[in-house]
Amino acid sequence: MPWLVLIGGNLFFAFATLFGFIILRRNRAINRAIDIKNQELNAANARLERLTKTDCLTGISNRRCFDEYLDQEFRRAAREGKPIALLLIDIDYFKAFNDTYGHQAGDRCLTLVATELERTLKRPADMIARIGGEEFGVLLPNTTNGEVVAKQCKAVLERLAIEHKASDVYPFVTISIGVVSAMSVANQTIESLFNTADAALYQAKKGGRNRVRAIKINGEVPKVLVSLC
Ligand SMILES: Nc1nc2c(ncn2[C@@H]2O[C@H](COP(=O)(O)OP(=O)(O)OP(=O)(O)O)[C@@H](O)[C@H]2O)c(=O)[nH]1
Repeated sequence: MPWLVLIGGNLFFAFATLFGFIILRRNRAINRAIDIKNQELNAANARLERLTKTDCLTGISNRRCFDEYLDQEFRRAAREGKPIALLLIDIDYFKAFNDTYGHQAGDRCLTLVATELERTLKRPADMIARIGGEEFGVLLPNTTNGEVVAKQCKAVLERLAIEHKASDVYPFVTISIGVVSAMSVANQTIESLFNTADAALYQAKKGGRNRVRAIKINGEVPKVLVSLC
């Protein structure tokens, strides 16, 4: 009965084609679903990554992010023989600000200062982070004179004119800034760079606050104090 074989064969072929078509569609749907899930996962990971690098009060970068960037840019400066500048910025008499206006006003002040300082930085590679309670770090890769940016930061605070009647230096919120500008990071470490900026900040505080203290480093040449303004 060849006709039976023929019909059976055709039926088999038809079912096999249909089955294959269904499987193909199903696979496509599964692949699409996997793609969507992967995209969601990547977006969630990116959000998480951003969160781990963001200071939750001010919205700018946090200490961890700053340290990673400093490490990366210090290595680059060493490798390429490029200059780098580091600023440490500290709000003056912030404890007195909190005591006078309350902790929430203190938080708002920190956020405003952070936002405005961030807007001051012009180059894409420049970075600001909140690295302590009322302390900010600014890293300026490929920059020979961080003092210029420091003065701009100080001017920004003057324009903001946030009332601070408990301040001993000025009736508005002010900042002290320690700057280290390294023409070359040869014979330096990240720690020595940081310590130099910290020493400059200490001098700015000791010198009366509301000022910039800048130190220039040039290879092996000893640190030179270049300005007190
Ligand atoms: N509102 C608020 N205050 C904070 C935060 N983090 C730290 N502070 C406060 O910042 C103040 C820092 O005080 P000090 O280290 O004594 O420094 P200062 O009063 O600014 O004095 P100088 O730096 O010497 O001018 C402390 O009172 C902290 O409680 C924060 O996230 N929010």
